[in-house]
Amino acid sequence: MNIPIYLDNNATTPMDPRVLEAMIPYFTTKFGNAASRNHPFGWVAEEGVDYAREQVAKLIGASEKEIIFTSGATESDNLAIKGVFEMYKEKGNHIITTVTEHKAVLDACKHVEKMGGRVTYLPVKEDGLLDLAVLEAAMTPETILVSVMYGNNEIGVIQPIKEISAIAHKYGALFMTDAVQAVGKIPVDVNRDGIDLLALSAHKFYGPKGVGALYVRRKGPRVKVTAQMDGGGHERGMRSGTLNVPGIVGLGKAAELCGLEMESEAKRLSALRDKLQNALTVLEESYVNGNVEHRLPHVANISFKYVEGEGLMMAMKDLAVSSGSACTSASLEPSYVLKSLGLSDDLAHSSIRFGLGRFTTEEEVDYAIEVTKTAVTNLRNMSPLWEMFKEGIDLDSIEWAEH
Ligand SMILES: Cc1ncc(COP(=O)(O)O)c(C=O)c1O
Ligand code: FES
Repeated sequence: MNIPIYLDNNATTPMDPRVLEAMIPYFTTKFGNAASRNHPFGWVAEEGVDYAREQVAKLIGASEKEIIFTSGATESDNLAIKGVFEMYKEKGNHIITTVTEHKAVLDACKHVEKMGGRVTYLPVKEDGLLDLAVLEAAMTPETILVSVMYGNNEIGVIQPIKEISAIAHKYGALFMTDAVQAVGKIPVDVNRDGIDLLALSAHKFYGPKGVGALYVRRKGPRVKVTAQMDGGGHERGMRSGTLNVPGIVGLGKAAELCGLEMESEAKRLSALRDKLQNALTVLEESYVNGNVEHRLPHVANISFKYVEGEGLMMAMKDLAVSSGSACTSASLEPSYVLKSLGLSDDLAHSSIRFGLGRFTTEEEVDYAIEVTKTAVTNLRNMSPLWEMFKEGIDLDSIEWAEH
């Protein structure tokens, strides 16, 4: 089997060799438990963790005391949402989020509902952006938390985080953001953006899998979350469990590298992404999903109308990409994100997410353009719907027979 070209960097990224190099000693010689206070093995591990805490904090403009290490963003999202609900439920029981959030947020919110909370799932506009007036209208005196993602994992749309946090604060609520796809790709600053809690994950920015962090604000206001993992009282009592020292060191190194390289990398990737997008939207009846101005630099999600989804994925086997179709998702549903923008099931099926990354080359992008163009053109040549469309028949007005 040919190894396909990897253009699925929103799902995960390959680890940077420099990150691996930083981690290795913490598996072998520096193997201590960071909580062992009475011998140098523990101190050395703790030093590694402390340094990583600074590196992560620096990337998001936080102080190191505000970083809680976790097993990844799914845990961070759960800790933030359930933890805030439990901590502040005397104050109010209402949480606001959006329909395009990651399942880690949506399902944590469903859990809160089972615990007696009330959650409002706001719609988004056709371009994927949240309407600020709609948010403001949903705020109530009982609202304790607004949770809106920074950049969307499927379409890359960047929400107006500063404006959203200002509205949350105006009504006395905390603001949390799942910034998994944004951190390390675009400048994120918890103070500039008014963020009280933020989830991030190492494997989305060239670090190891299974490690992440939750930023929890300490000043103005001091935010608290109820621990979801009880035990030895690690991480200021908010997340017990022996720290994954090599993973945390890797997370720190990955954060540092992104801080150094993000600006030039964002320019390089957005130029490559635009090249890909421009070449593919030359094809008739192809549409870019989501707002193209407020978008992560490395993502393009494109729908090809009158192309059958399964066929498209089959014909693109040389590219590792994601699609909006049911067969590439664990839930067996077409993308709820694309559907919430108003796309039909059919169009969601024939949508492809291209996610470029640090190791993507121009040659790979050129190849991806060729493969996709050929696949779309060939499938359309075989498609009776395409033929009808070309003959000028209005397909939306046809009433298809039910079987
Ligand atoms: C927006 C978003 N939130 C949360 C997650 C979950 O992160 P993790 O894989 O670290 O649990 C992902 C990754 O799929 C994501 O894209
Ligand atoms: S493309 Fe596989 S279910 Fe639609």
